[in-house]
Amino acid sequence: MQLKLEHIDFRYTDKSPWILKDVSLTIEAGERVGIVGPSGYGKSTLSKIIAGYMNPTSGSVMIDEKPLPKKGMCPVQMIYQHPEYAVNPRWKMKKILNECWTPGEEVLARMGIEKDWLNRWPSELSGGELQRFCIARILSPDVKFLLCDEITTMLDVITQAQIWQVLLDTAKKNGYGMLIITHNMALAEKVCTRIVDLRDINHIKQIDV
Ligand SMILES: Nc1ncnc2c1ncn2[C@@H]1O[C@H](COP(=O)(O)OP(=O)(O)OP(=O)(O)O)[C@@H](O)[C@H]1O
Repeated sequence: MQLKLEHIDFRYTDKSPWILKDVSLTIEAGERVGIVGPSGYGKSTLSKIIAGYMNPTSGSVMIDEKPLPKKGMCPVQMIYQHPEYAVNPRWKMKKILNECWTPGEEVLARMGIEKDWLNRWPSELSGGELQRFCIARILSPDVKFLLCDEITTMLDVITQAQIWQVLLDTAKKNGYGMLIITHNMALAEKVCTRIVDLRDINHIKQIDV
């Protein structure tokens, strides 16, 4: 399975500067590609386009030569930096967790999710606790590519390591391809099979900005 970005151009409005120009990138199943680059350079914008949350101004995102499906569970799933924006505040955690599939007890235990949290509202959990749910709920065998945008920045080092271990084990078991956005080079070097600097694949020229 292959996720392929071809000649992506993007700007937020007709009058705003180009953020992405002629960006092409291919991620194979089982690969873990780190995307690095300066703050404000377009990493999150690119991941939102790949996940299908925003359309590129031109260019395409294809999975095995086909556009991403518009209905049903998308095989490309994104985990955000800010879990509070990724959950429905009117749903209890149990419903949020089981929306797309039912993670097993083992996953919940390894993610450090306590049973008592399942009956709480999102506002009754810390950012780090909420993030564990956001990760556990998408570790489905139906997912093919996972986009991780600074997903453990809000966690302490021990919890970060615990969560990355679960993610990597599940990615290997299910054959996920991954795109990992991070400013943490030590993390990127540890978990990625390949690191791409966005400046090397984004063909923005001074005249475009
Ligand atoms: N909704 C938006 N409307 C207009 N401009 C935006 C919007 N979101 C982001 N931008 C701009 O697009 C550019 C790229 O932002 P983006 O969040 O993709 O960068 P990033 O590389 O992920 O940054 P960071 O490493 O700081 O998270 C920035 O100049 C930002 O100000």
